[in-house]
Amino acid sequence: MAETMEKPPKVIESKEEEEEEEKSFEELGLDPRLIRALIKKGIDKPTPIQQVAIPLILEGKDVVARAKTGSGKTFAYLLPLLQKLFTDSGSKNKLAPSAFVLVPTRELSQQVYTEVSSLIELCRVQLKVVQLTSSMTASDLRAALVGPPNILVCTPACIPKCFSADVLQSASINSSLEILVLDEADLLLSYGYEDDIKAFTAHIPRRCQCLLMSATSSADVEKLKKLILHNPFILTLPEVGNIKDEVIPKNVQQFWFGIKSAVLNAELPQNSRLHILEEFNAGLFDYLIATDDSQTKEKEETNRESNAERRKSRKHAKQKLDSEFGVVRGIDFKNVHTVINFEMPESAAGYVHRIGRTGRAYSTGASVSLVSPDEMEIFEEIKSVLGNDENNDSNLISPFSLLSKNAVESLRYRAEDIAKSVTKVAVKEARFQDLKKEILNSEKLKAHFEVNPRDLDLLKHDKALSKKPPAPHLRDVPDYLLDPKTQEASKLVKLSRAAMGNNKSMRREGSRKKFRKSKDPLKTFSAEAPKRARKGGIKSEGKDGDDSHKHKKKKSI
Ligand SMILES: Nc1ncnc2c1ncn2[C@@H]1O[C@H](COP(=O)(O)OP(=O)(O)OP(=O)(O)O)[C@@H](O)[C@H]1O
Repeated sequence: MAETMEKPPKVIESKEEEEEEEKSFEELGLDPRLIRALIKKGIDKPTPIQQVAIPLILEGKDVVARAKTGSGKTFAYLLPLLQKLFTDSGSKNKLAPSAFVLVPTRELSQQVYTEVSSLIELCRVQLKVVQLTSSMTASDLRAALVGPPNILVCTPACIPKCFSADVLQSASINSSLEILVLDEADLLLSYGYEDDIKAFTAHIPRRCQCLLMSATSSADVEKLKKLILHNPFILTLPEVGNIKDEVIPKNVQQFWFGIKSAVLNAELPQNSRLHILEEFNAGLFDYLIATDDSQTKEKEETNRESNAERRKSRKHAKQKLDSEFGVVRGIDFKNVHTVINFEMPESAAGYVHRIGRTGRAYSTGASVSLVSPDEMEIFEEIKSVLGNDENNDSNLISPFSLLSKNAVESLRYRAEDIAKSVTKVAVKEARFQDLKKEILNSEKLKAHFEVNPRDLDLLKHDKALSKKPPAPHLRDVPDYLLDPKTQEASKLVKLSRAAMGNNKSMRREGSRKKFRKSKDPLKTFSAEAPKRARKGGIKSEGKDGDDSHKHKKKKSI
């Protein structure tokens, strides 16, 4: 550590880039071998942070460098670090590496290691760099540190492992360590390395030069600065000071896309699901991402049938489907252009239900199934159940020529990046947000119900929790248990039923089953629905489609 006395920090605020007097690498005092290596890499002039940091580091100063992402901080410390090691005369007698570069992630460790190795190779100097990972065994660590190497790159978690494996000792570090770099310092503490770093500070010799590189100025950086550095030079590049300027380079154009979408899943309260459907059908958003919780039921059902039986009669299979139920099944989505099976359904029945959300009534639609190799079996089964009837185009599942292998390949990395961020915690948080939002929405619906009691009626026909009839004493709610609002709502429901002609006597006369089905909002949701007599099957549901929406933009599920 350069100086142990508490003195006010020496702050260098770099001026605006255009006012900056540009210096060359030669003028910064960089070794010609390094300059030649940089030229081979296509780098001929230093970035602003390099211009300020390189001379200070060469002079042996402790430095805190805060510069935005992509500003060249890695070379800002690596170039002077290597140059100092070129002339490190006592390196032969060392028992531990002369330089430690601590980074928050294994990926970053690999990146820094690659960069150092390449510079060493291009400079043709006898320096050795090693990279450690915390998954290495004691013998791996020992083999890596034999020599010892000049530079060690790792996460802070590797250091205590080296101590416990006795491949690094306090005395060896004390006699050898010349330069310590904390790269991406703003992340080191948030990645949980505080204890490792604190434990390590006890072994850092006083003479050791400490460098702290960071893209942001956070409380964590301040903490580390106090822990490791004494009276350092603080380099703050222009525009560093708030999150906006710290992380976003000026040369990045930023855009946003308004893809109107919503999520529908069985976890949402029934009124929220209805609300979402209502908005989708009214064309408020273009994409609906829905889970298919009918899968388990379908699986149970299909397991009961033998494959042979199912294949014997497709008609029979379809009749079976009609008695099934799920969140996706039966809902009358409007104007759906495409159904995308991101994961294949677990049965042919599920497939038919899903793709039945499009092509309703006389409208046309398409379905695209993304079939992974382990879904080929069910895909073949679906094809076999549907039959490859060449006279009936709708039963043919064709290869989708628009989705070429090249098109998929070009999006692979992007998709993988996104997939990485879909962690359990992220999903949990998103669900929580959804629920919270929808509960608020349902609060908004209160006023709507007062004006539209019919909608309240629809809501009352929620998915039945159990087919078992309620115990007789639970059939009616005694008056003393009803709060005034419930009583008021109940009156409204009765009145609206009477107005629609859907009272008890009618139900007794007509088909009870049919009435229930037509009112079941999960099976046929429509904000304006009640008069339509619906039939049970997928085809007949389609014929009932509401043509008044035909002019609307088509959407995807
Ligand atoms: N003087 C230079 N001229 C041109 N390119 C450079 C120069 N210095 C570094 N680069 C290149 O700029 C890119 C960004 O550098 P670097 O990774 O060091 O940025 P950083 O400031 O550490 O960013 P982050 O905070 O995101 O890690 C790298 O590809 C590096 O090779």
